[in-house]
Amino acid sequence: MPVLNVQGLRKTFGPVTAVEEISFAVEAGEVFTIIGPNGAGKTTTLEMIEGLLPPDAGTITVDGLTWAKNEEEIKIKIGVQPQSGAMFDLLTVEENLDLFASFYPKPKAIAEVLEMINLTDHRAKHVKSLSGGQRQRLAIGLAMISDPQIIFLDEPTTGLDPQARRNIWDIVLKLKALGKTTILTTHYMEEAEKLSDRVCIVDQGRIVTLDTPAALIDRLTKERELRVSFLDGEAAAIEGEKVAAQLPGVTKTAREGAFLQVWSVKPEESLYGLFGFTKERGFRVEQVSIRELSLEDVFIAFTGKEWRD
Ligand SMILES: Nc1ncnc2c1ncn2[C@@H]1O[C@H](COP(=O)(O)OP(=O)(O)OP(=O)(O)O)[C@@H](O)[C@H]1O
Repeated sequence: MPVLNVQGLRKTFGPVTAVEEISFAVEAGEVFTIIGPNGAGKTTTLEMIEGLLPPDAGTITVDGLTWAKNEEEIKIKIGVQPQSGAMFDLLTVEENLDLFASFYPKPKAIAEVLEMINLTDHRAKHVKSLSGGQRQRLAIGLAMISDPQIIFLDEPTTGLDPQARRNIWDIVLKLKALGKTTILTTHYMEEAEKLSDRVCIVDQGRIVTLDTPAALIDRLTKERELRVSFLDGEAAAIEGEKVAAQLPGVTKTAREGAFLQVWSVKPEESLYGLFGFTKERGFRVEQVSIRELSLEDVFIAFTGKEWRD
């Protein structure tokens, strides 16, 4: 049985349809990520699942329970990262955790949470003096204080520098190692790709696609882009382009100076063909790479929109 089952969710605000039709099921232990452009309906979806916003239509079950019948039980099973404003700035990290722990019958040990979020050394610091990344880690700590089965993280890394983002990724991976289920939204493709078991792309209140990151990338196309730069300059690249265009599997070529791009559905074979040519002609190659598709390419293909952070 899925730990979270969402079927036919819909929510309108006056004339605005924030969520048109959203259905998915999440298995225990998964990191499930919702990505989509601004206004796609991600936060509205999460808020309905978290019991903060009543849906206009659709059903939500958490471990088989519903908000209508089992509100108190669901509240123990889920952990929601509080908005920054919900933390007490004048209390220390530890005092905030203590306070939130007092709301639950069987909270997790504070020392354990501090270790998980890597704030043991900062436990006595006031929240107002924490860095952005430390605040976000505390917010995740507050979400896990009830030792919930499912943790909701709505854009936990937005606005953080790359190192601070990686620190948050470490926490998500630790939660996964503990068997917890994480529902994540993010604006960063790299993050979705690294952390998620499955990703759903939401646009205009609907799921446009849902699968593992690898399957999404694979489903999109088998074509890969080869990049070759020639040490012998433009003349070598011009010849290289002519040869590449005739190779089996090659669908397109482009060249700028000594830099050649070749798109191929048989990338390895095309590369051997190109190396055969450079060897025969005695041309030296400066750099060769095969560009893998990223989730960003998938996003653009499915939504027709450019990705922006
Ligand atoms: N309380 C509200 N009243 C009116 N409109 C709302 C309300 N909440 C959300 N909306 C609208 O619903 C749509 C979906 O918003 P939502 O916040 O769910 O999107 P999102 O995918 O989370 O976007 P972002 O990435 O910008 O956070 C938007 O058009 C938004 O303006």
